[in-house]
Amino acid sequence: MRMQQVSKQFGSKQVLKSIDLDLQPGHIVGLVGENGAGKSTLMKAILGLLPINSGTVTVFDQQITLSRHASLDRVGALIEYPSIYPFLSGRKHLHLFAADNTSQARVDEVIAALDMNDYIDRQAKNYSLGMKQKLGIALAVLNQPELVILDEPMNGLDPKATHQVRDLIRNMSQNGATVLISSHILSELEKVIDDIIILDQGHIVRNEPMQTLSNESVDYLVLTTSDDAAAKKVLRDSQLVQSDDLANDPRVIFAKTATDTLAQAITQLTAANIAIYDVAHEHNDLETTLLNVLTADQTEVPHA
Ligand SMILES: Nc1ncnc2c1ncn2[C@@H]1O[C@H](COP(=O)(O)OP(=O)(O)OP(=O)(O)O)[C@@H](O)[C@H]1O
Repeated sequence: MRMQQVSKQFGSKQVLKSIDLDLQPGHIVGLVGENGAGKSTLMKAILGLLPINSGTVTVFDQQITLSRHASLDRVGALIEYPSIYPFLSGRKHLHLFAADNTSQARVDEVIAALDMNDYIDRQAKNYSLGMKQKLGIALAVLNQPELVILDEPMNGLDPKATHQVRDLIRNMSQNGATVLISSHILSELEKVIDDIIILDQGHIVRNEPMQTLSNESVDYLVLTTSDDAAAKKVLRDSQLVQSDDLANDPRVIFAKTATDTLAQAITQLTAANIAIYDVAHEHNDLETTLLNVLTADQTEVPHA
C-alpha cells in the first residue's frame, strides 16, 4: 500500500496534510495519535471509502478511487463499528461474507481462533459489544486478505479476547499479510506491532520500527533507603544524577545514564551511612514516550 501526497479536508478543516506512506509487506503496523488526529480518515482513504482532495492511494499496484477498487478484494477491514445484520447469526454473517475460495474449514478456524463457538449460531442482535467486535474482526480476516486494516479492534474486548486477537493478527502476518491497526490501548499495541506510525495535526511525525521508539524510553532506578531525604541530598551533591529527576518525584529516583551509575550511587550512599533496602528498575511506557513525541511536535514551529 502506498499513499503519495494525500490530503483530505472536511469543509475548511484539513485533516490529512500531504501524507506519504508505504506499508512494508508482512509487517504489523500500529497507527496512533490523539482523538481526531485523522487515523480513521487515513484508513478510510486507503479503502476508497471517502474522496480525497489530492494525492494518490495505490493498493497492490492499483490506484484506489471511489469507483475503482478491484484490488480491495485482497483487503480485509474493520472500520469503526462492524456492520451487523441483527436477525442473522454470526455463522450466517461469515457464510455471507465468505469468498468463493474460502473453505468451511477456514470459517471454523476463525470461529475457533476467536472462541465464538458458544454464540456463533445465535442472532447477532443479542450479541454483547465485545461479541459484535469479535464478529467484525472475524469478517475482516475470514478471506485471508493480504492487507488487513483494523480501526480500534481491541475496543470492548476482555483480556482473553484481546489475547486471541493478538494471536490472530500475528498469525495473519506470519502468513504474509500486512496489517495496519489503530488503537488507543498502547500497552496492547506495543506487544504486537513491528512498526509504529504517529499521526499528529494531519502529519505523520514518526514512521519507524517499534524498537526505535522503545529505545527512547528511559530506564529509571528507584531506591528505597533508610533515609530517603538524606539519600537525595547525597546524590544531588555528587552530581552523579540529574537533580531534575530527584526534584520531580518524592522517591529516590534517577535515570540510569551509564552501566556503573547504580554501583557509584550505592558506594556514595554507603559511605554516607545510608542503607539501601531495595532497588527497582522502571522504564517509561509507550504512553509516556508517545506523549513526549506529541508534546515536542506541538511545541515546534507549526506545520504548514
Ligand atoms: N465525515 C466527516 N465530516 C466532517 N468532519 C469529519 C468527518 N469525519 C471526520 N471528521 C473530522 O476529521 C478529524 C479526524 O477524524 P478521525 O475520525 O479521522 O480521527 P481519529 O484519529 O480516528 O480519532 P479517534 O481517535 O477519536 O477515533 C476530526 O476533527 C473529525 O471531526
